[in-house]
Amino acid sequence: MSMEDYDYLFKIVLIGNAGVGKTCLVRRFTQGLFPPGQGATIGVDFMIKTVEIRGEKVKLQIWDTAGQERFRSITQSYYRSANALILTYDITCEDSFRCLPEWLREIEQYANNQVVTILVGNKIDLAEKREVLRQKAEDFAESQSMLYLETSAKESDNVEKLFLDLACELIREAKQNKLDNTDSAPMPGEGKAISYLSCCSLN
Ligand SMILES: Nc1nc2c(ncn2[C@@H]2O[C@H](COP(=O)(O)OP(=O)(O)OP(=O)(O)O)[C@@H](O)[C@H]2O)c(=O)[nH]1
Repeated sequence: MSMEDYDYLFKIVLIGNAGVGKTCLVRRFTQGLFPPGQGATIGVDFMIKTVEIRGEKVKLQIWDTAGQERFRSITQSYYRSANALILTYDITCEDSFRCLPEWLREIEQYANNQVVTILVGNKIDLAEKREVLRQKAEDFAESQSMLYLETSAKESDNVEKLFLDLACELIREAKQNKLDNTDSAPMPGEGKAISYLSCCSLN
């Protein structure tokens, strides 16, 4: 496949506290593995995966940012051109949930206002250690017009679904945008803000 051989190109950026499992989610999706002894991300990491959705090739550029505070000024610069943000917390760590309003302020400040944001509660394989009730997280996501999904990078639960549903939604937006702007066709992914997924349900 040549470099240009795709119908859509979307940029997805993962953000959230250190240690919530961003790198593991990306590795699981792009490489199908759960890396042992994963070190903290330094700055930003980048991976690509091309998927096919209903006969169309979709190239996903996935940016995995460091959660540690000291990298914040580097990671912020990656928000602006993101088509989608995956805001991740750890369901076994109340603190990572409590920090979400802080992350939302970052998004408001640095991301483009049409970005699609999904809240992800990771590590559901550790059900006995859960500190954040699903209902509480769902309510919070709804109050902020975010989608919500719970995952396990370790057990590969909902990881494929997370990225494919996002890709589906971004395609839907891009198509809608093209219909709305027949004169000046926008770049794929420069769609309008949305409040729910219509082509692939997240439930
Ligand atoms: N049980 C369980 N552990 C997980 C899961 N995902 C990640 N972990 C563990 O959580 C720790 C942190 O994972 P990372 O993927 O490095 O976290 P991160 O969010 O990328 O961290 P930073 O790079 O510092 O921002 C590692 O020890 C992983 O093995 C999961 O789904 N289940």
